[in-house]
Amino acid sequence: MTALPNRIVIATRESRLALWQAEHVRDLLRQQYPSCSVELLGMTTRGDQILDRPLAKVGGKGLFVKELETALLDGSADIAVHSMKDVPMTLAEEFALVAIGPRETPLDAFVSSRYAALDDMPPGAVVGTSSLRRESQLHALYPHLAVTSLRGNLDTRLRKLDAGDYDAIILAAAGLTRLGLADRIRSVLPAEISLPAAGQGAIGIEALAARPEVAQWMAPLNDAETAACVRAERAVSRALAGSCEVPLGAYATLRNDSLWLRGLVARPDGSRIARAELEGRAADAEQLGLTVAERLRVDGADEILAELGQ
Ligand SMILES: NCc1[nH]cc(CCC(=O)O)c1CC(=O)O
Repeated sequence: MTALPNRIVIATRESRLALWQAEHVRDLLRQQYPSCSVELLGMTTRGDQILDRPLAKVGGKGLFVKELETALLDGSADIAVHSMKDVPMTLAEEFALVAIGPRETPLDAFVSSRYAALDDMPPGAVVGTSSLRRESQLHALYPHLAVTSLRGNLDTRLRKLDAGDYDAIILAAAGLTRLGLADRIRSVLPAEISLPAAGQGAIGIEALAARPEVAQWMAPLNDAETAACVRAERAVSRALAGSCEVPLGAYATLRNDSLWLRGLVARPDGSRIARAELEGRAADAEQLGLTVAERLRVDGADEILAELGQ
């Protein structure tokens, strides 16, 4: 049996959302291991520093995890806490995802002081979003709206909205809810309107693969149902070389033991969207993801990805 931990250091980014999530994991670990000292190590990542360009143009998701992984390697931290959405689909072999916590609302949210919903927006109204996935789905269903880029952490994005730079913005409902800002959500976008990103709304814990004791310490924080859904979603994304650079959505839900997985790959301008879905056993999550990816390819994802220069 693995000895109980004496001390756990959590590497985290320093945005308000990242800190909330790391503090949440810290509090759960303190409850789980009352005699253990659990502390945060805050770090700034390149993803937090580069704010003037869309993520897709500066190297994607890896930007948010590299510095945290360095802290794991040099021993200054034992675990790193991430939004699963920001974790690259393939980790270097030194690292492992050791727990995925219960999911908050996985859907996207419509935030505006002028309009209650996308359907209320007049032609030419400006919607801000930082993701090609949201942008392409908006173009497809609301071609009369103007979609423009929006970067920065949650507070920055809300400030830009309040300054009048946009008529509305689209954000993950989970981040707003965690920060106590759920009252800013005017409407939640159903998956049929905006299929979420793989892992959206879930918190993941990463550790060194060479420290299995850390994985055992984290096991009580794992939520098996969320983990199965996120595994299926990430398999879709991985099979299609998914990252922020590709407009790709993947969303799984569980009913009893049955996992329903939906995926899409879109042309950034929304003029073409490949879709696929499948229902199967939760135990086959990875395989379901691979099959949905295969069906997406048949439905046109291959051509879209080729256009994107993948
Ligand atoms: N890419 C940034 C990011 N990473 C995770 C979240 C929200 C929280 C989550 O999905 O768990 C956000 C903000 C957003 O997309 O609005």
